Amino acid sequence: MSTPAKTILKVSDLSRKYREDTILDSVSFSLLYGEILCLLGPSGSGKTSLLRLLAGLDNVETGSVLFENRDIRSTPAHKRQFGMMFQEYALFPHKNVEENIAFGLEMKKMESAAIDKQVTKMLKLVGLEGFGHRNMDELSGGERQRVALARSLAPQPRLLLLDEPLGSLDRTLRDRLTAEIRKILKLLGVTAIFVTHDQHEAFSIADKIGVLHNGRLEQFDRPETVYTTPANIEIARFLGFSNLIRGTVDNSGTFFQSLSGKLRFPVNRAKSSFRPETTLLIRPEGAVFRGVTPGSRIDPFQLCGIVTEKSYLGGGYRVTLLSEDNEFTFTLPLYPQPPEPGETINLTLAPSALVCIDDPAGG
Ligand SMILES: Nc1ncnc2c1ncn2[C@@H]1O[C@H](COP(=O)(O)OP(=O)(O)OP(=O)(O)O)[C@@H](O)[C@H]1O
Repeated sequence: MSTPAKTILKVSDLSRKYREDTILDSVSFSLLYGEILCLLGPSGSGKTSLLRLLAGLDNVETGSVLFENRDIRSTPAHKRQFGMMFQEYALFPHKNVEENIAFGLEMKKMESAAIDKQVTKMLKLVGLEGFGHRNMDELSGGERQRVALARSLAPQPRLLLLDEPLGSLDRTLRDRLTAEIRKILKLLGVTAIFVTHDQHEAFSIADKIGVLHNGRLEQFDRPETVYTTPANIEIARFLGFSNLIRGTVDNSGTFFQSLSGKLRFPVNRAKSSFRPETTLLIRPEGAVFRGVTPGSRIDPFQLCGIVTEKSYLGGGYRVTLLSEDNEFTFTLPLYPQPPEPGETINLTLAPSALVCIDDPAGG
C-alpha cells in the first residue's frame, strides 16, 4: 500500500493590503511534497505579491503560512532555504557560468571541492556541460535561463519559487524549456511554485493550478479540472473560452437559452446546483463536422449554423459559426475537409463539451 502524500506547505487566509487596496484576499491552499503549483491569472491579480509573501520578501499581515508544519511568518527570507528564480535576480554579468551557479553554495560556506562537484552536477542536469567557463554575453537567452535554473537549484532548496522565469523568451523556446524544467524538477523531486500569466505554460508544467483574480484564489485544482470545468465565468474567459450562453436548466436536465429559448441541449449538471440559472460553456474542441446538408434536428447534440470565418491554425482550423443569433468558435481538425465561409453546416457536440458554469452572482 502506498503511503499518502504529505503536505509541505499550508497557506491559510492570507491577505495583503497596500493602503486601502486589497491585493490578496483570504488566500488558502496546501501543497504536497514534490508538487509543482502554477499560479495563473491576469496582470495585477496578485501572483507576484503571493510569491513574495511566501519567499519572505514581504511581511504577512493577516493569515498563516506553515512550511513543514512550522510557522515561517517571522523567518527571514535568507533563512527559509527557498530557491528563487525571479527576473529581478538577474545573473551576475561579470561572473562566468560556473561562478554564477556556485554563488549560492559559496554563500552557504560550502567547501570548494563540494562546490565544484555540485556545479558539475548542475551543469549536466540543465544540459550545459562544457559551458562552465563561458561569460553571460556568450550565451543565448535559453542558455541563460538554464544557468538561472541551475543557480537556483544548486543549494538544494526546500521550495523553489519561480516568477515568470521564461517571460523574455519566444514561444518555441518557452515550450521547450517549460518541458525541460518540469522534467528536471520531477527528477530532483523539488516542490515548486511557478508564476505565469501564460495558460499554455501553466497547463504544461503544473500538477496543480491556482487561478488568481482580483487577489482571490478562485480555483485550485488539477490542470485538467481547471480546463474542463472552470469554476466561474471570469476563469472561463481568462482561459480563452468564448462560447458562453446564459440560460436555465429544467428538471429533466435540458438547458434552454435565455430569452429566445432557441438553443437547447441535454446537460449533465452538478447535483448540488439548486438554481436553474446557469451559463453554458461549449468547449471549442468538442465539435465534429457532419456535413453541409442541413437536416432536421433529430440529434439533441446537433448545432446548425452558417460559417462566417475560417482560419488556419497549423494543426487544424478555427471556424466561426453563426447559429440562432449566437456566434460560436470551434477548432476543427484538418480532416475531414472543413467547411467554407458561407456554407450552412451541421456540427455534433460531444456531451462532455457542454459544461454548466454556475455563477453564484448570477453572471
Ligand atoms: N509595493 C506595492 N505598493 C502598492 N501596490 C502594489 C505593490 N506591489 C504590488 N502592488 C499592486 O498589487 C496588485 C497585484 O500586483 P502583482 O504584482 O502581485 O500582480 P501580478 O498578478 O503578479 O501581475 P503581473 O502578471 O503583471 O506581474 C497590483 O494592482 C499592483 O499594482
